[in-house]
Amino acid sequence: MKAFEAVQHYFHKAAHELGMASPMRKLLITPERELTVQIPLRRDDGTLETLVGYRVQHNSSRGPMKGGLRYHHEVDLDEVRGLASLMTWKTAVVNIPYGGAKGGVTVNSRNLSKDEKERITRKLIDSIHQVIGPDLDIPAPDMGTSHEEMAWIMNQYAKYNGFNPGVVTGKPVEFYGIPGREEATGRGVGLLTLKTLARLGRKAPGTSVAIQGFGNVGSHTAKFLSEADCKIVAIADRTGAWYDPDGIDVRAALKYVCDNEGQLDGFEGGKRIPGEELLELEVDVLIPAALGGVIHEGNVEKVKAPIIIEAANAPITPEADDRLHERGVVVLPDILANAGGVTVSYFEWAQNRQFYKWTLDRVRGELDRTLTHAFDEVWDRAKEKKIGLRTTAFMVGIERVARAAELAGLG
Ligand SMILES: NC(=O)C1=CN([C@@H]2O[C@H](COP(=O)(O)OP(=O)(O)OC[C@H]3O[C@@H](n4cnc5c(N)ncnc54)[C@H](OP(=O)(O)O)[C@@H]3O)[C@@H](O)[C@H]2O)C=CC1
Ligand SMILES: O=C(O)CCC(=O)C(=O)O
Repeated sequence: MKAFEAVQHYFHKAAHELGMASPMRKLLITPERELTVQIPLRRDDGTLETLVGYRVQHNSSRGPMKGGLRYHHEVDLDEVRGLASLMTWKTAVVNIPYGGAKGGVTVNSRNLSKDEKERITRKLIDSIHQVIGPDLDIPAPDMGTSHEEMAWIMNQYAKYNGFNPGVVTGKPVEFYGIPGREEATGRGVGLLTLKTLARLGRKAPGTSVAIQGFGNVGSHTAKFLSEADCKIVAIADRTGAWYDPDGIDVRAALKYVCDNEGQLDGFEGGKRIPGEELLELEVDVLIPAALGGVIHEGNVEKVKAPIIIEAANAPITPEADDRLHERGVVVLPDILANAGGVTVSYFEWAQNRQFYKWTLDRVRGELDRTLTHAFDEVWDRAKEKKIGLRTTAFMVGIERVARAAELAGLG
C-alpha cells in the first residue's frame, strides 16, 4: 500500500466507527492543493541538476496548514500527500489551531553542501511563496532539514512578502525561534513512552528500549528516556545499528555524532549489528524514529517488542499494523506519539505573532500539558470503546476537523 492510500485506510476505519457519510469522507480526504515545482540546482562544482519539490496542502478547516519539509531521495508526491494528511489529523488530535500540509524535495540531503542546501531552499520558496504564509501554510523541519533551512525560508519569504517570522517554525533560537523546539518531538515521544508504560503498569527504570534513527527525533528521545532511567540497548542511523544489552552510553553517542557530522559510523559504544536486526530485538519498547514503512509484512512476525512508539511518521504499514493488533502489541500511533514537534511549533508561531519570548520552562510545561491531555483522551476512549489506539486517535482528529468544516459551511 502506498503512503497516501495507507493514511486513507486508517481514515476510513475511523470514519466507519464514527458512522460518517461518504460525502463528508470525500471532502476530508481530498487534498485542497498540491504543488509540484522544478528546482534547478547549480552544484558547487558548476554542474546543473534539476530537482523536483512538492508542497501538499491537505486541509485548512481548523486553521492555517502546518507541516514539515523533507529532503530525502525517496520523496515523491504520494509520500508528501500521505504525510500532509497525517498532519491534518495530528494537529487536530492535540487540538492546536491548524490544518495539515507537508513539503519535500527529492534529494539525498547527505550529498549536499551547506551552500547547495541553501540554494535549493531559496529556489523552493521562490516557487511556493504565494501559497505559504503565517495565516496560510507554515513549513517546519522534517527529515533532512533543520533550523538552517528554516532561517533561509524566513529570509527568502521576506523578499516577496515582507518580514514575518511566523511564516515558518523551527528557526534558530536566536533568530525568532523558540527554546525547546529542537528537542520537542523527541521529548514528546519520551514523555508519551513513560505515560504508556505507566498505563500498562510497567516501571520506567530498567525498561529496555531500541531506537531506529539518531537524528533530531531519535537522539532527543534517547536522551529523554535515558535520563528517565530507561536502558537504551540499541540505536541506529543510516550507517548501521549498535547494540549493548547492558545499555548504550547515550551521552557518549550524542557527543560522538556531534563530533562526526551527525552520524554514528565508527562509534565504539556497542556491538555493531545489521540495521534491520534492531527492529527484531527482544526489547520492552521499540521506537522507529527514521523512515516510513520499516515494519511491514516481510518482517512483522520477527518484531518481538510488546510496545511500539511511532516516533517516525508512518513507520508501520497497515498490513503489519493489523498483525501487531492481533498479537496484542501496544502501538502508540504517530499522530499522537510525535505531535510534540508541531505543538512547540505552534508555541513558536504564537510567540512570533506576539513578538514575545517564551522561556524553556514555559515551553516544556505547556508541551507536557498539551500532550498529556491528548494522550489521556485517546487512551481512555480506546479502552472504553475497546477500539485500537490508532483508530481512536484518528476518530478524535476526524471529529474535530469535520465539525470545523461543518461550522464553516462546507459540510
Ligand atoms: N523533526 C521533527 O520535528 C519531526 C519529525 N518527525 C518524523 O521523525 C522521523 C525522523 O525525523 P528527524 O529526526 O527530524 O530526521 P533527521 O533527518 O534529523 O534524522 C533522521 C535519522 O534517521 C536515520 N535514518 C535514515 N535512514 C535510515 C535507515 N534506513 N535506517 C536507520 N536510520 C536511518 C538518519 O541517519 P543518517 O543521519 O545516517 O542519515 C538519521 O539518524 C521522520 O519520520 C519524521 O517525519 C515527526 C514529527 C516531527
Ligand atoms: O513542526 C511542524 O510544524 C511540523 C512537524 C512535522 O512535520 C510532523 O509533525 O511530522
